Amino acid sequence: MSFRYDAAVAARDVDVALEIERGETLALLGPNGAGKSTVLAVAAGLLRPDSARVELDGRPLTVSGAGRRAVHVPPHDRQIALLSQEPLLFPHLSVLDNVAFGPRSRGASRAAARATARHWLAEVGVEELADRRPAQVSGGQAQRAAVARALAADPGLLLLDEPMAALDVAVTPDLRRTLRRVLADRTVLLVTHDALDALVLADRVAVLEGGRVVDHGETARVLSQPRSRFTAQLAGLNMVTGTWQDGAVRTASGLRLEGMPDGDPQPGDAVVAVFPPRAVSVFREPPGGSPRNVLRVTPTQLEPHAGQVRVRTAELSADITPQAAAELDLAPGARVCFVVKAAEITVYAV
Ligand SMILES: Nc1ncnc2c1ncn2[C@@H]1O[C@H](COP(=O)(O)OP(=O)(O)OP(=O)(O)O)[C@@H](O)[C@H]1O
Repeated sequence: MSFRYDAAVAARDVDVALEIERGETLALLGPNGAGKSTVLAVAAGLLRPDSARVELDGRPLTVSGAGRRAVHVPPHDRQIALLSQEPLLFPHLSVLDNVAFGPRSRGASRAAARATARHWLAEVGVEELADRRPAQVSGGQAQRAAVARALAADPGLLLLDEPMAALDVAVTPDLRRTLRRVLADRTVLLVTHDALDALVLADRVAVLEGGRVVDHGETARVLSQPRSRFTAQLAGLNMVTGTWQDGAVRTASGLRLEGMPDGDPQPGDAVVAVFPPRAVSVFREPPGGSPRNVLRVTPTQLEPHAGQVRVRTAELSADITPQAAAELDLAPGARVCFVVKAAEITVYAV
């Protein structure tokens, strides 16, 4: 379903308009206090804004403000599911019955609700835990069960509030991949601090600062050419798109980049190689020795960045020390080599 959101909460100085098309994932990025949770709370029907028009597939969910006939659909009747940082499973129910709870409360028979629950537990890879209590599973498994519970409710819009934030970093890549698969054709609003979540999961990104949208657009553009200070700090990531061939990323211009795949890309898959500017070394000539990823580039701009010099080309950035910049006698327009170790490059399917 498509989602239209335009709401102001005066007491919090949050005034945001967003649109999410059917089947699209929008990531909402922003620093602490930017207003992300406020947007989620209004969307979920947990907070009443002063002035608003919020619609799911044309159905008004929240309408308020001068001259408007007020509408407030209660949270359980919005066709919206919210997945929080914590799984929030009912401790006294089995994992299966936690997931069956949504369909059951919408009138499904016990058998039908359990069948739906089994389906979604299998989809997120924890069907064997169906009979356990939440206290008997790990944090990552409980969060998978919470994803299954959200999907079993068949929501028209799924709200994800930092779904990986409370988990051990060791389990996040796996859950991120699962989310990527199960969210593919859904309408999703994802709140995250993590540029990789946005990169892997979102079609578009909106950046909030001080309660306002300060940047929005396609994920790759917002993350690679950030227009807000927050995204520049958070992201500014280098991203090189291509296809996966012979264990490396092959770009349209014929470049070959070796990196560490996140997941199991197949030959011919569209992929993106991601690496931070600090992982790039800059040379005048290609260095000899061990085979490394060498990109011949022409810097367009040199600028101070967090005590380093950020060397920008049209598409890529490198952070080097001021001494290195001086020794290389770098100047915009002079060709140089960007060199990146394979271990510093992560390759994602896109
Ligand atoms: N319950 C509340 N009552 C009053 N003001 C609040 C409340 N919760 C948040 N605020 C204020 O509203 C503004 C937006 O906060 P919000 O929690 O939506 O930001 P956020 O982007 O979700 O931050 P975080 O990343 O820290 O969760 C902030 O100025 C905050 O201080």
